[in-house]
Amino acid sequence: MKIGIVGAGSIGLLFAAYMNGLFDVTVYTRTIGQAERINRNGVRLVKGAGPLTANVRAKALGTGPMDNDLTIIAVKQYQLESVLSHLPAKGALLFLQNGMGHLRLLEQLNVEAIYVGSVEHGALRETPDTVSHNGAGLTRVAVFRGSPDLLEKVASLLSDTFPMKLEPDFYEMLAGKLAANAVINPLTAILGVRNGELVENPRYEKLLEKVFEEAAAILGFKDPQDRLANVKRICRNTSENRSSMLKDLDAGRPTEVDAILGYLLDEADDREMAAPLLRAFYEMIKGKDSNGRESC
Ligand SMILES: NC(=O)C1=CN([C@@H]2O[C@H](COP(=O)(O)OP(=O)(O)OC[C@H]3O[C@@H](n4cnc5c(N)ncnc54)[C@H](OP(=O)(O)O)[C@@H]3O)[C@@H](O)[C@H]2O)C=CC1
Ligand SMILES: CC(C)(CO)C(=O)C(=O)O
Repeated sequence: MKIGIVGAGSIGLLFAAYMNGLFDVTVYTRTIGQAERINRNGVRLVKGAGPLTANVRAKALGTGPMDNDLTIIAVKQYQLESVLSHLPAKGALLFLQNGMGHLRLLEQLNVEAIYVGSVEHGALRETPDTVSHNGAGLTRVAVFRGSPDLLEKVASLLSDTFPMKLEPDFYEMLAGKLAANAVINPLTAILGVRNGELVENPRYEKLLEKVFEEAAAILGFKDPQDRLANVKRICRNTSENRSSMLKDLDAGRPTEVDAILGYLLDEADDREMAAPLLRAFYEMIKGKDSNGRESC
């Protein structure tokens, strides 16, 4: 089965390294230089047992036709618009972005099968061809549109070392991950800590619970205790990881705060709900994001 992966960052390289061998994988990069480097060296995966090299094929996006059974889109939420026009009309698409802001974009796509996923791994691209797997978790996937057949096939072929779990309801699945990112990402980014510290430090844990309460109320969770337990489990599973928001701020890159807290605050506004902690963290992240130069 042919798999395309658009975006050779932390998650794109992680998926490429684990899926290569089981599938015929092509990675689509932003630059020709990165594609040449991957074609020369493969993708180096660094994890507990020592590094492994996967001989993955790479091409720069937009430099030729894409002919894959499944194309996985692993760019940041705010980069999606730059790749949409290059995506094939044939074959299925799987979007792995955090947050829920991208759902309105997916509705406009003229593709038969669209899947969404929620990644509970921690990964960091160390160099253009090397990725560290800092926290092993699970990838949850669900159908957004079309038949689940292909997704079921892919999930069944992936081994226990890189499990993929098919969930029945995409909204419920993404809402669960959104709650996790709404809590873990801004707290770790502002406190400057690893994910694990949020549950290792009792004061941070209390703050995590308060922020979670606001997100859970906006998302209307019927099982908030189970959802909170899941957020804490993600903190423990990715304990050594620095969240993507913390890494983005450190690297001076834009964050996905609009897709995560911005989305929740819009929902809160629509329903006239107060969310003072989420609003405070949103302003703090926006203030650090581009040094607050963006207009309010
Ligand atoms: N990293 C993590 O641990 C986790 C990340 N996620 C989510 O996964 C998604 C991807 O995150 P992550 O991998 O960390 O992000 P990265 O910034 O590491 O990777 C994004 C990649 O997309 C590439 N890209 C951007 N625009 C284009 C384009 N037009 N054409 C081709 N490639 C493009 C970038 O290229 P270039 O480098 O050349 O700019 C970069 O390699 C995000 O939504 C994130 O929230 C979810 C769970 C964990
Ligand atoms: C799973 C987690 C919290 C891993 O850090 C993540 O999604 C992120 O960093 O954006």
